[in-house]
Amino acid sequence: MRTRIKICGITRPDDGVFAAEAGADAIGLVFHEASPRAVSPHQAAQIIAALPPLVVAVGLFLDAEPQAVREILAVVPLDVLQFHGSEPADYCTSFGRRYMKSVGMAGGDPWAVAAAHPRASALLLDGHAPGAAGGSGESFDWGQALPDSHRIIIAGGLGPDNVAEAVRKTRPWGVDCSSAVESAPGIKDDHQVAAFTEEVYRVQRHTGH
Ligand SMILES: O=C(O)c1ccccc1NCC(=O)[C@H](O)[C@H](O)COP(=O)(O)O
Repeated sequence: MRTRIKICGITRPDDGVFAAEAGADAIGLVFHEASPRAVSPHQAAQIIAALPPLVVAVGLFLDAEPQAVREILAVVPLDVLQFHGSEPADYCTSFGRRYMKSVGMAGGDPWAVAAAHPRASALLLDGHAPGAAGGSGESFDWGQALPDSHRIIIAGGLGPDNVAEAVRKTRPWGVDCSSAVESAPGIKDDHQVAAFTEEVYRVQRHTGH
């Protein structure tokens, strides 16, 4: 099985295209206004329009009002939604899109989140505290047991220097990174993005995962 790659917190069309051409399967667009990586619906639509086909656009939300999510979906062709707050399953499924539920592993319980979200397409395990914003650059203990009921995406503090270790220890379905491949919040560094994707493909060649 191949480890899927998501590069999160894209704010510029060129960064999205670069990530895709470097081998990312998905890019993340943050719609949490307080984030330094927040994009407007117009920006997000421009980023998606520039992407090559077969690359997934993921929209990130943190306890957003349902109407705000619907207004964004009306103008931004997001493929998948990623929820970072305490959104219940009924809320997450109400938008008629596939979704991923984030788990803040600094105190959060991935087993409880898995049980509460049986229809989530994946769980994204992130290093931050439950309810806190992502993109914190904090990782968690990759040695701990993880639920096997869902596809698992490892996030939080991943970069070119440590993603191989995270993949070897957790054998995830996917990996996600943001702040370690930036030159400034929201500004992706091409060299770091390429180093990250190359490292994931390298560990795959060595381990088959
Ligand atoms: O990036 C943000 O600022 C953000 C704000 C609110 C909710 C989620 C947010 N980001 C999520 C991500 O970028 C990733 O899914 C994940 O947290 C990895 O981030 P990092 O630790 O920086 O690699």
